[in-house]
Amino acid sequence: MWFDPPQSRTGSHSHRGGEVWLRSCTASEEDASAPVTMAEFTTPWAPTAKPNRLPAVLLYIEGEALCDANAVAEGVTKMREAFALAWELDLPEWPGWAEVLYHQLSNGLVPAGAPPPPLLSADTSSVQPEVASHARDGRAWWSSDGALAAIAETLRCRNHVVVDGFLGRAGGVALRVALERAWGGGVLEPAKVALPGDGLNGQRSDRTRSDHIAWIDAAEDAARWAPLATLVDAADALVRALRAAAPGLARKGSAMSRMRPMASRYGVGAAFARHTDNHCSNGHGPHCNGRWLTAVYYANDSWSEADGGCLRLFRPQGDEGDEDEQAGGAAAAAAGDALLDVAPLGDRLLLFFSDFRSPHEVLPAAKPRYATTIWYMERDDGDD
Ligand SMILES: O=C(O)CCC(=O)C(=O)O
Ligand SMILES: [Fe+2]
Repeated sequence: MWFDPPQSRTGSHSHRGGEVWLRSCTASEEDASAPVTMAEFTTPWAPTAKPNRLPAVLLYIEGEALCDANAVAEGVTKMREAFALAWELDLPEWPGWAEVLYHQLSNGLVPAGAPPPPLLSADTSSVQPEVASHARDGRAWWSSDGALAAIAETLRCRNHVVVDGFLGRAGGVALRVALERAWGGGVLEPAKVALPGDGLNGQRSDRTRSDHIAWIDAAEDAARWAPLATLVDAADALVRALRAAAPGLARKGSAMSRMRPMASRYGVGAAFARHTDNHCSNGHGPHCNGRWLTAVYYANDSWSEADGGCLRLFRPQGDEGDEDEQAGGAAAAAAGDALLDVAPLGDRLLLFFSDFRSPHEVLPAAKPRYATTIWYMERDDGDD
């Protein structure tokens, strides 16, 4: 064996899923905008993202085997590639994840497929107990001070939060009817995929997304879109109240605006591959599109697990890792990077940060799935 045997590399590190970043929830408000880091490394580099770990250790083992077979130059090249993917492999002390993977892979064991993430269905009490304790049937339950504080804190800690019973059942049903009519009237068109930095322009790519959408100006047909106007007003009110209750959620001094709402329909089998809504780090980067918060409202009655179409949230990815993020989706999913499956339940509003903190995908729908998405933007100058 060309390198030190791994038994000398047993470290005290423990990377166990989300524990590390969730622990940052106890951090003070000032830390809220800091990039997510795993504190056990005291190096200038962020720990290797999960999607890169398995390929890195595989390359390392390949390199080792080549060196053992006297193809040293080739072996060293492989190992360098491995170090480039996971810098920690170049240390005398490997982190725990490398140790485990090394043993599994060198014994011919491929790590088992990751178990599915928890499913957030109607009962949200185990996933977001603070918010669940405020949820009531009733008008705008989310606007009380206590509820706003819980929603803001959950968003800050987890990068996403679910607000069930957002409009009330009647509001959800009315929007569903309007969306179905729009679909029947041919208003929704196949969605296009925009390249980072290319705004709303783009090309159709079924491999990436196969939903139908329309950007709606509710004022253009006020009678038809009254339920949508109700949703937008309520979402604006919630977002404004959250910013007032927890200014640290947004960049200091930034102003808020929003895009026209986007109505969407996922037909049977339609999906949207893993992506982030803004390729951006803390408001910076060549591909920033200004999106700060994504608000998705679901208008689906009688959803059951067999209906599919969950929105799968993944753990935060390295900032400006957009290219990796696009390419690494499948590997990341296989590496157990998924955090939560949010069922697209009727009258549910899901909020998440639009940038690298919330990679997500829409799993294939088994029956038509309707939603409306509103993006809130932040910019550093101007007024609300
Ligand atoms: O409909 C959803 O659940 C989310 C859709 C989405 O990710 C998007 O349109 O960017
Ligand atoms: Fe998205």
